[in-house]
Amino acid sequence: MKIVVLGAGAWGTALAMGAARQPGGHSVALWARDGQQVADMQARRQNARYLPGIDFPPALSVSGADPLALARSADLVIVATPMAALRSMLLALRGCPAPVAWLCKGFEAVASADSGSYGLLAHEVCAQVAPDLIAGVLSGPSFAQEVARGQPTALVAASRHALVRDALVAAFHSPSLRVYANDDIVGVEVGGAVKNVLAIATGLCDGLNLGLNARAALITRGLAEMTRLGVALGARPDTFMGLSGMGDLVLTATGDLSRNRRVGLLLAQGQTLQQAVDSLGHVAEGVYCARTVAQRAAGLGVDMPITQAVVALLDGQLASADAVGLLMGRDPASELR
Ligand SMILES: NC(=O)c1ccc[n+]([C@@H]2O[C@H](COP(=O)([O-])OP(=O)(O)OC[C@H]3O[C@@H](n4cnc5c(N)ncnc54)[C@H](O)[C@@H]3O)[C@@H](O)[C@H]2O)c1
Ligand SMILES: O=P(O)(O)OC[C@H](O)CO
Repeated sequence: MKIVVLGAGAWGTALAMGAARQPGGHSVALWARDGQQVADMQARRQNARYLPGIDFPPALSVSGADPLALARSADLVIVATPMAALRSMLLALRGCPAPVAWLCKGFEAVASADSGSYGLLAHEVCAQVAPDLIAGVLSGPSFAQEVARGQPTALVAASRHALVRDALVAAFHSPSLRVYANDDIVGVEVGGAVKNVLAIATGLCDGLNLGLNARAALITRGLAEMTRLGVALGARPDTFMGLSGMGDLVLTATGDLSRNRRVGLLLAQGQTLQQAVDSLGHVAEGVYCARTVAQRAAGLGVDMPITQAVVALLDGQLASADAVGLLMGRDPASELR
């Protein structure tokens, strides 16, 4: 297969390397918008900024050419930018005949004056700006560094189109990377977005040394609120028991490689949000989508107390030390509702 990966951050680069190592012999073009980064990656055969020390396989080429021109000759196009750049990337890909899949996990962060809507999931953005694309998402519990090193990982390819699911499996399924298929794109995207917000909460919890009981409670009740939102948006409940729901929540909420979890840990140390974000050097999607998760939930009448506490914390309306009191002080409730 000819695979084009648009975006050379940590995750796009790791997946491009994984596909280029396939014994079947895919040819993979990794695109970056920054000409200097393109030249650097071509010279070093590494992505020194995002995955230093890991060599590119021979079947991986680096390009700064026009994305649509690259995409037109591909069998599969991967959009590997953060959520904030998805809309512009999909606009640029209008008319692309190949299957397209994005990797970003979030809701759009801001009101979009030209679209008249806000807080969209990725497939909703696609329906708005490029409805003719045959598209889907690749998600699941996966730290880029581990995939780049070929460590065992399982992902989920979600789309309403079998063509997209099949292309993602053919491109990435390998002895070190299992790719499962799911047609519930709403559920897969909600899981990938909300787990980032919940990982900020568990990072905060661990940074404040609240204990393992507290962390288990946050993860479990977080899964409940993620599921409530997903079901209200049309997802299947079972999807939240899978890789993109519980799987990614457990990984991100407990793994110190997570940027979102690290934001919570840094806030617990007394850093400001800006200091925490600046020190990462990578995108932490939960910071940008927490408010929109809360807005969409409120619009649907879905109760998401952990998300609301994270929003209050990020907005500076709640001190780290007071967040636990807010959550523990709520009225008794039934576990299943
Ligand atoms: N890193 C991971 O382990 C991982 C795993 C699964 C999913 N994801 C998701 O994948 C997405 C990308 O994450 P990442 O880790 O690669 O981010 P990153 O911070 O490592 O890199 C982001 C990349 O996107 C590029 N970019 C930003 N805006 C752009 C634009 N307008 N046009 C083109 N390129 C642009 C940046 O230059 C950078 O190369 C996020 O939504 C993240 O949640 C990341
Ligand atoms: O580093 P994070 O918090 O963006 O998480 C990375 C991946 O989404 C984990 O699956």
